[in-house]
This record gives sequence, structure tokens and C-alpha cells, in this order.
Amino acid sequence: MLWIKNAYVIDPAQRLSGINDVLVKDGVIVKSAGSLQPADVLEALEAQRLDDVLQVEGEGKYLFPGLIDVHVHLREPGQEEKEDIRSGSRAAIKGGFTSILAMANTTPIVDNRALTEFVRLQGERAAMARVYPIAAVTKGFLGKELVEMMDILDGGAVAFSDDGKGIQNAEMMRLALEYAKLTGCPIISHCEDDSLAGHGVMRKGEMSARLGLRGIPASAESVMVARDVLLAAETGGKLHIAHVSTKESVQIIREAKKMGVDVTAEVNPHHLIFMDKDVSLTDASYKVNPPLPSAEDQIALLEGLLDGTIDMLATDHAPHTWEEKTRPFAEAPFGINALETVLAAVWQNLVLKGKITPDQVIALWSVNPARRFGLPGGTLRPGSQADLVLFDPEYREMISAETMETKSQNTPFLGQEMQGFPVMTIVGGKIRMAGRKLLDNKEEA
Ligand SMILES: NC(=O)N[C@@H](CC(=O)O)C(=O)O
Ligand SMILES: [Zn+2]
Ligand SMILES: [Zn+2]
Repeated sequence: MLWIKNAYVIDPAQRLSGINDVLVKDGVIVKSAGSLQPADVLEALEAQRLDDVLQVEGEGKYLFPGLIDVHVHLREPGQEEKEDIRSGSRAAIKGGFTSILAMANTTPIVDNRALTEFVRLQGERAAMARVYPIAAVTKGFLGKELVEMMDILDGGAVAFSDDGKGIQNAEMMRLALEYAKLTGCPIISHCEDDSLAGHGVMRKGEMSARLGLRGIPASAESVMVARDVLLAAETGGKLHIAHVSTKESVQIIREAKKMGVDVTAEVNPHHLIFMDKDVSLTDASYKVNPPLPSAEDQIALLEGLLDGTIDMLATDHAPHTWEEKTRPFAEAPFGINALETVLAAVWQNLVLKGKITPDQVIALWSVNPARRFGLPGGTLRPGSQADLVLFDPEYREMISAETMETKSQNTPFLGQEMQGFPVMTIVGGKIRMAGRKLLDNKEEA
């Protein structure tokens, strides 16, 4: 049993934002509002002695429902030199994520039930963050044949996506959304038209011209966003747009929502924090797909996030080896390692700069993802599973290979001291991290 005292509790689902005490018993939230006296605690927990209750002082810290990240690359099976389900889910816990959705672009691709079950079971074995598999939309990501959606859903998938690759064939996407209407399970679209993206390596514009790098026009994304919302409108299937990065995409999604299309969207913090201007030829940690946006796009992304056009934040945690990411910019793979640095990055660059409130961050990264993907969590309402994070806005940490659980170091923050980190992460009442140290096999609170 657990009693967290005097923390600043943020629970947008209950419209809670203020100093409160939270009680946990048998992996479930018992109480999440009010200031409690020992007698109240014993009564609420039906406990005999206060000695049976672990007391945690939360003063000066925020307490919120565990973050849910719907876009993570864990690289297992097949690319365990970059990450595996254990290292990735450990990184998640240190970053404040109690649930993560694993993308299917592994080797082999997660396009059948056996592989879906494998990902789920590896997540359970790691016993850190909850790991939910996302399976491919098309077999082998070839865009030719749909996977066996019903069978894969029975295996535990919570969404379908060919993320890493856009589905080029419009009829294939239409068919996928038609099935999504039947299953009620979202299709996550990586919107990228290959003919427009070509062999580009950064956003096309003045900066790409100056650096002499091949550019990817904004239309490579927005053209497919437009296509997909029209297909979602026609079929009634649930559509989720991954990593929105252009102002045109934001406009299209805004209009689609007005039309009543069942579409949601995410934005990655790196697209809100960095721009095409930050790209340098000597540092491929800024190389990501979709590429870093223009200043104008970045303003539109933030506007979209604040007006509800964009529903959630997601990391697109994409670990790659040091060897690959120190290749010349044009040859390095796309992707930014994010799980352990992203909350501090959002805190420093968006919250402390007054661009977004802590309450908005929790709505965007916990409540909304839980709702859209039909997952438990996302709230501290009594009776909910006890997935929570105690966050210290003052805590500072140096970002290095030694301090991180991820196997890769491809983050622009490497070697920097950052501020604002989780100091306790609890999953189903089990303390998985305390004082920045991971705890294996902890008893349930
Ligand atoms: N985002 C990236 O730059 N890379 C992702 C693929 C993807 O999310 O499309 C990866 O798997 O490395
Ligand atoms: Zn993608
Ligand atoms: Zn991705």
C-alpha cells in the first residue's frame, strides 16, 4: 500500500490540478483527491497499521498518470544492437512512460499473430513499462496484401501501421480503413509519398539548398495526409496520422475534423523544438523522418496542438547505432532517440517558456492516447490501474551513455545537462523506478 503526500496532482480526466494525496492498494488507485490524515488513510486502505503503508513525500513535485507513448521503435526482433524490448521498456520507465506502443518495422516485420504475441510477451518478461504491439498493415510492408487483422488483434495488437514507410497504393489504404471500420482499431499512417520524397535527407528549402543536401518537400507528407483523411471519410475507418510536421497537414486535419472524419494526429516534440535551421552536416542526430520543419510549420504545429487539431504528443523514439549515426549526414539513417530525454526537453523548451502548460502535456501524453487507442490508464480516478509518475521539475541530469538505459545515443541532447525528470515511476502499483534507479521485482503497493 502506498500513500503519496502533498504532491501537485495533475489529472485532466478528473479536472484535477492542485496539491493532493494519492492512495494505492493492490495495484489500483484508491483515492486521488484531498489532503489526508493518518486515520483517513487507514480507513480508505482498510489497513491496521501505518507501518504497512509506504509513505512518499511529494512536496515540490508533480504527480500524474503515467505517460502513454503511441510511437516507439524497440527494434526487436532483429536489430537488437540498436535497442531491444527490455532496454526500450526500461528507458521508457526512466522517461516517465508507463505504456508504450511498439512499431512493426523490425526484422522480420511484425505482420502476423506469432510475432505480435512475441512482442507482447517480451514486454511482459521485461516487467517495466507496459508494451503494446502495433502490427503491420501490409504483409512485409510491401503494400500488396493486408495482414490477417482479426487474428493479429487476438494476439494483442492495439493498432496497425507500416510506419517507416508510407502506403503508396491508395486502394490498399482504402481497404485497410474499410477493415478498420469493422475492427474499430486505428490505422496509423506514416504519410510520405515516395515519388515526392525521393532521396531527400532534410526538409527542402533555403537551408537544404545552402547545405547542398537533397530536400524533401512539405508536400511529400501533406499530399498523403489529404488522401488518407478522404479515405477515412469515405470508409468510416479510424485513422491516426503519425508525426505531423507541416502546416498544410495541420490545416487538412483541422478541416477533416470539422467534416466529422474519425481522425486523430500526433506531433513529436523534436518537431516543436528543432527546425531545419538546426541541421548541420556534421551531426546526423538531427536527421529524422519526417524532417525537421521550417519556422512557419513549427508555429502551425504548436497552434494545432493547442487548439485540439493535434490530439497527442508521441516520441517516435528511433534508436540507431553510433556507427550508423556518425556516417556523413546524407548516409546516416533517419531517427532520434527520445524516451529518456523527451520529457525534460518538453519541460525546458515548451513548459518553462510558457508555450504549453503542464496540464496540457498530461492531457496530450496520457489522457488522449489512452482514449484513442482504447488503453487502460490515462487517469488517477479511483479504481484505475495505478500507473503513475512523480516528476521533479528541478531535478537535473547529465545525458550520457552511462545515465541512459537505451542502447543507442542518437540524441541531440547527448553531453548536455537537462532539467525536469521523473523521480518515481509506478506501473500497476509496482515501483519500477525510484530516485532515478530502476527496481526489478518490486512488491506491489
Ligand atoms: N522517424 C524516423 O526517422 N525513423 C523511424 C521510422 C519512422 O518513424 O518513420 C525509424 O524506424 O528509425
Ligand atoms: Zn514514420
Ligand atoms: Zn516511427
